[in-house]
Amino acid sequence: VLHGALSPVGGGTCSVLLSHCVTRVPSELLTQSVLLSHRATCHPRAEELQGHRWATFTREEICAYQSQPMAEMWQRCARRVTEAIERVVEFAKRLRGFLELSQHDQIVLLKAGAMEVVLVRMCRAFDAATRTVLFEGKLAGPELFRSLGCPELVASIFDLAQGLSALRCSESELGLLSALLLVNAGRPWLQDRPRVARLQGHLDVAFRLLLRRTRREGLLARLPSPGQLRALCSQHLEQVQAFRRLHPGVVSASFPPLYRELFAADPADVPAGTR
Ligand SMILES: O=C(O)[C@H]1CC[C@H](C(=O)N2CC[C@](c3ccc(C(F)(C(F)(F)F)C(F)(F)F)cc3)(S(=O)(=O)c3ccc(F)cc3)C2)CC1
Repeated sequence: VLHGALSPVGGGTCSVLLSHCVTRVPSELLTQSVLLSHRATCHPRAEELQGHRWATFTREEICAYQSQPMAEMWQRCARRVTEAIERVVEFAKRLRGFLELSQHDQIVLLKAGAMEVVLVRMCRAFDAATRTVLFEGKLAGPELFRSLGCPELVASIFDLAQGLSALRCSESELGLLSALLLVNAGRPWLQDRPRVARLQGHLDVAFRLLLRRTRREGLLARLPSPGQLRALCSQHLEQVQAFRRLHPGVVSASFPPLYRELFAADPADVPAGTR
């Protein structure tokens, strides 16, 4: 699925026309193109988030979610996280240099980093005052997800969103942070590590110059550590496995193929040659 989503023919990647940027240096050009790609692939868009006062769920609605069967709530959430990941794939395709990497390395980077970008993007639709996140059109607290049966994972997800929203990141900061979560030469299984490292280097310089220009150097020390994000993603994988043991067949029967490929590839799916 990921392979198909990455084929240039498939999704029309717009080459970002950087208009009216006469005095910009290469790293500012890169920052601008990352910001455009981020804005174009986030949901909801920044404009929708600003003015809008989102409603919270009523007690009855929360009870309805809490009494959903576990499999139903998991399917619902898996669908939503898959839609978010598809937008992250589109973001990656618009990142200058990403499509020039080998297909193999593009897939390695997305498999390792897409969920991290989804979790970082989550802070955009998180309300720190009420500790709620936008879910299916209204603001939901952690208790709404009780029927998933993974309270620690949900709590960790909310903690991350809380921490990130306290940093009050700009869209440019979130865009460059997301790009650096994807273009990470430290990921295992990369074929052309030096090539990924070069692209990562350009993004790193652009991020540091942005922070210096905006006097936000202190942000670097306060971002979630790679270890925190990695721990969250492995907690997620553990919970998917736990759910599969409780409900054999549900994941393979009704979860989106992209979700299964990324988080639940069982040995049967792996092509014989690489087993
Ligand atoms: O595309 C965008 O720009 C945004 C990116 C961020 C998106 C977002 O916040 N999300 C996409 C779906 C969201 C999401 C996050 C985590 C998970 C899981 F880990 C598990 F269910 F186990 F928690 C799973 F994967 F195992 F199922 C499923 C779905 S959600 O909004 O449904 C949500 C669910 C649980 C929460 F406790 C908080 C949020 C988060 C919304 C769309």
